[in-house]
Amino acid sequence: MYSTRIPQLDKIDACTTGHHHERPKSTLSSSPPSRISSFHQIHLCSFDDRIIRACFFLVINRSFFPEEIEMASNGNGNAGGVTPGKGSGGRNGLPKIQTQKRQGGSGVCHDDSSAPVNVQTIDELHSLQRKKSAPTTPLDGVQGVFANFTEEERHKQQLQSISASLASLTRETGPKLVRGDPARRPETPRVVHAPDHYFTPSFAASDSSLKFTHVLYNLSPAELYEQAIKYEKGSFITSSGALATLSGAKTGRAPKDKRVVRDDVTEDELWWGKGSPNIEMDENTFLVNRERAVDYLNSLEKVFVNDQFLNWDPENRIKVRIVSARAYHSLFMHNMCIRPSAEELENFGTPDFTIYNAGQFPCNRYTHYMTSSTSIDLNLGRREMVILGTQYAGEMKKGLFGVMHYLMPKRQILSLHSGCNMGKDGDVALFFGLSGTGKTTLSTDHNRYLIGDDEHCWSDKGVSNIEGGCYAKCIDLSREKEPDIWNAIKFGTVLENVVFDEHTREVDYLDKSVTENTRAAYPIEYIPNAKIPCVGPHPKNVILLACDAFGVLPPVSKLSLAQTMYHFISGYTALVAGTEEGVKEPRATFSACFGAAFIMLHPTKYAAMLATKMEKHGATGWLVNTGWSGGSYGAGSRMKLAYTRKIIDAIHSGELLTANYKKTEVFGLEIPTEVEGVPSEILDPVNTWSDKKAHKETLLKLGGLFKNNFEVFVNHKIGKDDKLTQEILAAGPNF
Ligand SMILES: Nc1ncnc2c1ncn2[C@@H]1O[C@H](COP(=O)(O)OP(=O)(O)OP(=O)(O)O)[C@@H](O)[C@H]1O
Ligand SMILES: O=C([O-])CC(=O)C(=O)O
Ligand SMILES: [Ca+2]
Ligand SMILES: [Mn+2]
Repeated sequence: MYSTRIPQLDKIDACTTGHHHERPKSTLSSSPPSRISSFHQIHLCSFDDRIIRACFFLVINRSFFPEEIEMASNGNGNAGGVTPGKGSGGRNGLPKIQTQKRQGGSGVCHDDSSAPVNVQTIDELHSLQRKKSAPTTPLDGVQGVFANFTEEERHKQQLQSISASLASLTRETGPKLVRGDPARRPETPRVVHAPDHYFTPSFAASDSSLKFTHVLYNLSPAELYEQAIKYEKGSFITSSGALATLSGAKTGRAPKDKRVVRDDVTEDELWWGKGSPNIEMDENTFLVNRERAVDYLNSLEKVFVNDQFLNWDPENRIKVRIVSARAYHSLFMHNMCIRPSAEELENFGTPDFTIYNAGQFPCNRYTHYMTSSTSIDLNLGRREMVILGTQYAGEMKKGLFGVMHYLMPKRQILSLHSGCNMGKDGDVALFFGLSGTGKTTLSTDHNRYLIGDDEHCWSDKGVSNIEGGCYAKCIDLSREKEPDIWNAIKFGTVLENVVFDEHTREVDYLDKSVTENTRAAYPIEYIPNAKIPCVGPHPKNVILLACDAFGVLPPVSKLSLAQTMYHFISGYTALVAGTEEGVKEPRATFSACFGAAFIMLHPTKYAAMLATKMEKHGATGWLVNTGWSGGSYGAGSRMKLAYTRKIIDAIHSGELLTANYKKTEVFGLEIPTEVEGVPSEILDPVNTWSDKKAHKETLLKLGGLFKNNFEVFVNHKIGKDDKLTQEILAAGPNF
C-alpha cells in the first residue's frame, strides 16, 4: 500500500533536479522539508498551470507525509530505488532515500499520470468539491404528502413550518426565514412567510419583522463541527476526533428551575406537591417565557433546527423539533434523538413536540414564579418546552423524557429511566438506577447487544429505546475498563466540559477542573454491538442499581416482586459529593422510580405498571450495589467494576437463579453465597467491615432513612390489588 507513493517521490526529485535545485542530488534531506521550502519549489516549477498543480500535489505529499515515506522505505527495501538509511524512526533521523534521476528529462516537470481538473476558475474547482446531498434532493417515487412537490416547494414548506414554530404569539406572523449559513449567502434572500393562517398581510410593524433569520436545518455532524469551531468559543477537536464543548455556567441539570404548566387537565393528571418534580407555573407565565425565548432566537442571525424522532417503536414514535442557538445543542440532539432518513425527513410534516432552547439568554426574574435566572418550562397542552438560562444540553434530553413519561402511560406503555441490553439468545435485561449508578456502563457490555443506555418504553410488544444515542459519564474513563465507550469518543461525538492538552488535544479524563459531570454524547451505532432498530422482547431480568456509599447493601441480592416494587418506588442511591468541600458523609438520595426528576404522574402509577408487566412476563428483580464495599465512603472503596460485571454476567447467564442464598438482617435481602469470579467474602458486606459495630449502626441508619422516605407512600394503593400493596409495605427494612 505504501509503496504506491514511491514513484511520486521519484518524480519529485526528477522535478527538482530538473530545475537545478541546490539540493543534494537524489536524496531527501534528513529533516522533513518545511512548508515554506515546498512553496519555493512550486514557484520554480511554474511553467504552466497544470504543472503547478501536479508539482504542488507531489510536494505536499512529500512534506506532509514524512512518516509514510519512511514506512515505504522500511516496508519495501530497495524497490523503486528506495533504500532505507540509518537512524530511521525519529523525526530528526528520517532515512536517506535514494531516488533515480529521470532519464531523458527535458527540464520540464511533466506529470502524465492524472488528468487535469476540468475547471476554469478556483470557484469552479471549489464547486466540484461538494455534491448535492440526499436530504435536499427529491427522491424518485417517494410516497407521501410532499411527494409531488419540487425541491423548492418542499424547502418552502419546511421554512413555513419552522416560521410557524418560531412565530411570536403577539405579532402573529412568523419570522422571515431563509435556509442555509448566512456566511455562505451574501445576496438578499427571498422572503418566506409563515403559512397563510398565520400570515396577516401587513406593513413591517417592528424592526424584527424586517430582518431575516437563517435556518440551519438538520445539519450533518461535519457541518455542525464547522459551525461550532468557527462561532462557539470553547469548541475544539480532540485527538480522537470528538468535538469538545463547554456547556457554560451550568454543568448539570437544574431540577429546581423546572416548571410545568398547571391547567385544568394537568391539574388532575400530574403528580403535584411534596416530593413531586413538577413545580407549577401558569399558562400566561409560560407564554411570557416562550415569547422571551422566541424573540431571542429571532434576534439571532441564524438558528439551528433539528427535526427528529423519539422511540424506536414505530407505532409510538414521536416527532420532535428542537430550535436552538448553538451548533453544540444541534449536534447533541442529532446524536441523542433518532435520526430520520432522507425520506422520513421529507415527509416530516408538523412536529408533535417543540423545544425552544434559548439557553444563553436568562429568564426575567421579575416574571412570576421565577426564582433564578434559569427556567425550564414544560407546557403539555401546547406540546412545547422553553429553556432559558442554562446551556446544559442534558435539559433537552431529559425534558423530552418527561414528555414521554406523560404521553406513553396514556397508551398503557411504561416509560423507564433504565439502560437495556440483550443477550445472544434474546434475553433482555433492564438496568434501573439514578445518575452515576452504572446504567450506561453496565448496559454497554461487549458480550451483549445494546438496546439503549438511559430511556426506554415497555409496551405489549416488548422494549424500545426512546433515544438514538448514549450519554456516558466520562470522569475517570479508561480504555481498559470501558473500551466500547472509549472507542465511541470519535468524530461526531460531543464531549462536554472535559479538559484536554492544548497541543496534542489528548483528553485527560481524570481532570475535574470544569466539572465532575463530564459527558460524551454519541450516536448509539458508535457502540459496535448496538442493536438497530433498538427494540427487543420482554425483559427477563430487571436490575436495580444503587451506588451505596454507606457500604452496607450487598453487591447483589435476588428480589421478590414486592421487594422489587419497594426498591423501585424508593429509588435509592448515595453518591458522595466529592467536589464539595468538607462533605465526607455519604448523602442518601431517594428518587421514586429511579427518576423522580423526570416522571410526571404519581410514582405508584409507574410501579403498578411495572409490577403487572414483570408478573405477566416472569421477569426476576435484582438489587446490585455498584457503590462501596469494606466500609462507608472514606473507609471502604468502590466496588470493583470487574466484580460488578461478573455479577451481572451471572444474572444474565441464569447462574444466580439456581445459586444458594441466605437472608440478610434489617433489609431481609436474599444474597448468594457464591458468584463465579467474585471473592465470596465480599458478597455479605458484614464480612468486609473490620468494625462490626460500625457496620450494624450504619445498616440501621440506612434502614431508618428508607423507612422515613417511604412514609409518603404508605397510604397509596399500588394498582387495583390490595394484597400487593400490603406486600410491598412489608418488603422494606424490618427492625
Ligand atoms: N462497580 C461499578 N459499577 C458501575 N459503575 C462503576 C463501578 N465503579 C465505578 N463505576 C463508574 O461509575 C460511573 C457510572 O456512570 P454511568 O454513566 O454508567 O451512570 P448512569 O447510571 O448511566 O447515569 P446517568 O443517568 O446520569 O447517565 C462510571 O463512571 C463508571 O466507570
Ligand atoms: O440528564 C442528565 O443530565 C444526566 C442523566 O442522565 C441523569 O441525570 O439521569
Ligand atoms: Ca447514562
Ligand atoms: Mn439518566
